[in-house]
Amino acid sequence: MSLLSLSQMKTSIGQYHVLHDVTFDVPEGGVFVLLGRNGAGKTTTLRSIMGLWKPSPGSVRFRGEDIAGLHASDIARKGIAFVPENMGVFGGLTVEENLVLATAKGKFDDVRLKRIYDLFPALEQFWTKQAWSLSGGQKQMLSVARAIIEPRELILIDEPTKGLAPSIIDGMAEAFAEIGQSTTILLVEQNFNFAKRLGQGMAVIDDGHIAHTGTMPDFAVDTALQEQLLSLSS
Ligand SMILES: Nc1ncnc2c1ncn2[C@@H]1O[C@H](COP(=O)(O)OP(=O)(O)OP(=O)(O)O)[C@@H](O)[C@H]1O
Repeated sequence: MSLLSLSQMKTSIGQYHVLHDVTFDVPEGGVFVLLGRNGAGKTTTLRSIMGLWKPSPGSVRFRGEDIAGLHASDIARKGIAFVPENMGVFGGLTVEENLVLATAKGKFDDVRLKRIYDLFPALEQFWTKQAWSLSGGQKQMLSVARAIIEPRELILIDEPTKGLAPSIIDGMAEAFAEIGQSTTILLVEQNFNFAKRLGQGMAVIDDGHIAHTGTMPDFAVDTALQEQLLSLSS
């Protein structure tokens, strides 16, 4: 059984029908990548899974249970976390306070905290700094750390490399590969070079429809399909 299974998910925002038919399965473990041009519906797909938009009709099954229509906090309690494109960190709070707020009981599990320090040493270094003073890459690390400070089964991550320097992106790729060994990641990306290093399974969304699903190794060598679906030319 897939960890997450979307079937004919449709989402309207106000009067606009944004998602027309989103159908794909995310297997358990590793990194699954959702690609698509600007405005194709990637963020709307993640927000619909998380319950931040209400998909209707269609189903969103998580471990076989239909979670479509549940409140976002109930979906989070089932083990799904969302790392939004704007990162969602609290600028006026320190790194430590941002992480405390992301815990269920207001305190850390030492093993998880140590893992976060190992993945993102800058967060230990800037532990008492307010988040607004961090670089873009460090804010992104904090945003991902907030998602994994509690045990999660699935993390939805929206365009984590946007605006980051190549050296930071390399570190982020290593961190995601390591996180993907114990937690499933559904990653939305525009940076195809980053995505193709990480993804095992993948899907392409185009104008609110899933236009392609397959494996990343196959898609990575199919330049004609990349050009057709993403307007990428090699
Ligand atoms: N709050 C909103 N109100 C109206 N339309 C919206 C809203 N949010 C998104 N849309 C529209 O829905 C479509 C899909 O947007 P979405 O943000 O999901 O695309 P995306 O693939 O994530 O794009 P990008 O890569 O640019 O972030 C776009 O046409 C967008 O204009």
